[in-house]
Amino acid sequence: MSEPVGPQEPGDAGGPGDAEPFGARLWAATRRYGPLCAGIDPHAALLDAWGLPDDVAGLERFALRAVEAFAGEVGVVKPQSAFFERFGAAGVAVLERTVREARSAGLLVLLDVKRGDIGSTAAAYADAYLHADSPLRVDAVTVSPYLGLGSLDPFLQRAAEHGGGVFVLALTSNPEGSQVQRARLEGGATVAQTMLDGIRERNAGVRPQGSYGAVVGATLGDLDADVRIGGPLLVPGYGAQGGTSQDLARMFGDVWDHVLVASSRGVLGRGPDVDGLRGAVREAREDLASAR
Ligand SMILES: O=c1ccn([C@@H]2O[C@H](COP(=O)(O)O)[C@@H](O)[C@H]2O)c(=O)[nH]1
Repeated sequence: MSEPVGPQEPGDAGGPGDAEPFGARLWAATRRYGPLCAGIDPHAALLDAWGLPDDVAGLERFALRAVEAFAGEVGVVKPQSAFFERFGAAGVAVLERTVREARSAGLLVLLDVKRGDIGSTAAAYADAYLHADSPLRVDAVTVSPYLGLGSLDPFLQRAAEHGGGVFVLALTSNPEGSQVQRARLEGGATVAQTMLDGIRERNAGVRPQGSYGAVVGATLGDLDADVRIGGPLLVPGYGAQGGTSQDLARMFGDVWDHVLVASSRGVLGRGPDVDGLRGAVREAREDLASAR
């Protein structure tokens, strides 16, 4: 496998082969571009709205147009793996190309894939997404701690070895999540708080922030949790799911520097024109800056 190329120019958001840890690269990217992370979610309805067929060719045109529009406007993109996987191997090939193009354009790629399994299988998933030699190597992934936080150690290890990041689902933006995440363990702490505390321990002492993050939704109303984990917080639910910049300011004011606000449909709905997509990104960026 050929050596991947580095960032396009000094100060670019990142890219393959970066020696710096993910947490530091993300910190630099959000200082430069702000906290907005643009989702790449090729929903069938969005393909239709963009005048594209609901097939692999439509998928590819959609994803590459999104990369073109977002490069230089945001520091991070978040492709949603499910929308690529639904086209089988050809869809995954489009995902690989999308990731490659995005990273070559200086974007950090956070793949929303929500993986998790017993340790030995988790290690294979970690290799697939975080090993520098993998065709699907990204900068960071989302993972599910439902098999226990310790089951995610192979992801954390690969991330540490290859400059990657890992975002653990803690308090998700969907209403059903509270059934598990707000449940209380023997000592009285919620499941979510236990995950957040475990992530904080694993980030201890790393500045400006660790490479291990948590997913905490913008739609939760009251957080009722200590989200000071010394690492990044991926915050979905802004825009299409109803979370507002005021909600974000109220919930994350103390940890704003660590926040990465994801928006997919809220931005993508303004395509297919590159100018329309960039306009949506700029509006969201200003909205977030004004609410801070
Ligand atoms: O708690 C979570 C975790 C992940 N997501 C994902 O984020 C995007 C949100 O899309 P919008 O169009 O901005 O609503 C999507 O890929 C989800 O799978 C989430 O929403 N909540």
